[in-house]
Amino acid sequence: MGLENEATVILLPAAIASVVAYAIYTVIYNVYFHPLANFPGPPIARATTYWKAYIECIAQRSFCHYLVHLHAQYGDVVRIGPNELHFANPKAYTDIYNNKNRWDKEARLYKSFNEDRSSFGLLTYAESKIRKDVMNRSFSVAAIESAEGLCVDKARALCAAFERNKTKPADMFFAYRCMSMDMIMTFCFGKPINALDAPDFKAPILEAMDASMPIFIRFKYSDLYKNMILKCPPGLSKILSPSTAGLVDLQQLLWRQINDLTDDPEKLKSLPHNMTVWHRLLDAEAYRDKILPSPGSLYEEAQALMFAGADTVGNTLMLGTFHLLQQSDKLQRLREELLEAWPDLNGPEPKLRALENLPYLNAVIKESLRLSSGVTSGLLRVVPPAGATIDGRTVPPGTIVACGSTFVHYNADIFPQPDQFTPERWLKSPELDNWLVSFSRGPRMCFGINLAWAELRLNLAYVFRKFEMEMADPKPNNLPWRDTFLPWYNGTHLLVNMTPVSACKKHIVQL
Ligand code: HEM
Repeated sequence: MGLENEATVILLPAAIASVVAYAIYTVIYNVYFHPLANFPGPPIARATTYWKAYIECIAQRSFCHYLVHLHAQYGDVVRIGPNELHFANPKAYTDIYNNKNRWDKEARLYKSFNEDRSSFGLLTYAESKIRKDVMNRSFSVAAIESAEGLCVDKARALCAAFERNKTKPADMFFAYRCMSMDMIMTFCFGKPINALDAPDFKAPILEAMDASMPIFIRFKYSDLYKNMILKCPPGLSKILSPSTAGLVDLQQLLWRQINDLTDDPEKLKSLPHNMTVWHRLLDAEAYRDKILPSPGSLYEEAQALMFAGADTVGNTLMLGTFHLLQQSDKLQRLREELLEAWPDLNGPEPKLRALENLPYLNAVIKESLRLSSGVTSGLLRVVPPAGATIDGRTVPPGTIVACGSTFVHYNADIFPQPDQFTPERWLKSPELDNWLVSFSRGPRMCFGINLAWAELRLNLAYVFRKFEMEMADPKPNNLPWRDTFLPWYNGTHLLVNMTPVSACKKHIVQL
């Protein structure tokens, strides 16, 4: 036997034995000696993170739903990983996500989106703040007010698309998303993609984003898998994963735009308006160190805005529509309020400011936000070196913690009959606003909240004022979803017959 073979015979078993010994040591440490050892939770979850990977990727459970069972079994705090706690009590939500806390985002989750260098993906408050300070002029209340015309254009385009397609039921899952995607692409990048023109609202980018949701969840647990899908050449990626080809096309479109603009900043002047994020992000003077982000970082920012702003708004509009069409009294109340604010469809359209003052419309939006919950997964944060007290428990530094928004929004003590769509609850109890956490709270809360509210108000007002709507077959009893960070609606789509209302006020009153 040669020397090399002899060395292999000795070293290989030694290496295997070391790995096995290390794994056994880690499991024993995690279960019995870890600082979280006294927190209750499933035994395997206490030992290894692979338990969560199994639940999410192999068993394909909707994790936020699964957490409901775990909390019923183990109480208000559950150890769901060697170093991770989930809290069910809404009090924990305010302890974790508030303006005083500058806690880091957790790396495994936030790096899985491949947007590490974006305002959303930067892990520390300080880094993200630098980026958001630069973009703020595009997203402030004043900026959104001055972009009202753009929002109105998109609401009108949505209504025009419903009119064009009125011979068959409209798929509301895709229709609202087409609007919100067109809005992001026009508003943020000055690059309209006219998704609303797609036949039956099935724009390839939206089908691709939908198909990518359960894939992204696996990226948390394997960098190799993530890089194989995301870093392979576009042509190959389309062959390997045809269902996400639309995403590759959009990525390339954004890349081309970024390369064009960084090669020749003069081209900024050719964009349709000067509120785009490129106008901010490519202005070196806006940065403290006067250094522009790399093209890769710009791309990741664009992708983050696209994912953050399209589905979230689309889901809220779809869910609100679904519930309104199921409850004729609430639908009627909304339509009466809209009719009062906009008596003649041939007359002036109501301004955003006027819509802000419509109590029932706002209550409908809050209830839709509550039931759709925005981001359904826990927003993982890392407890800082000083440790923390969460829901009365002392939590050691470095622990990963979260309280999912669904645990606030579906809490029956705060929202009695939480599964019911009841806009009236917001009118009766204005203090409930403290518990609407769809946009999260604290320094990492949603950056697009003003834009989102403008889109929600205008689109609900335009659609419900301009159309008589009726659910078409097959009528779903509910809209089931799986937690894939955002909710992934995997059941029957909501189809609606859209009939334009007569311009005359009397017509509706007689309904
Ligand atoms: C109904 C609509 C929306 C909902 C419910 C929503 C919800 C949220 C939530 C819960 C977060 C916190 C995420 C985290 O902590 O990891 C967030 C962050 C963010 N959202 Fe939204 N969002 C909406 C619309 C938008 C829009 C329209 C945009 C912009 C185009 C946007 C841009 C962002 C950005 C950039 C962040 C990252 C902020 C940070 O990490 O500091 N969102 N959003």
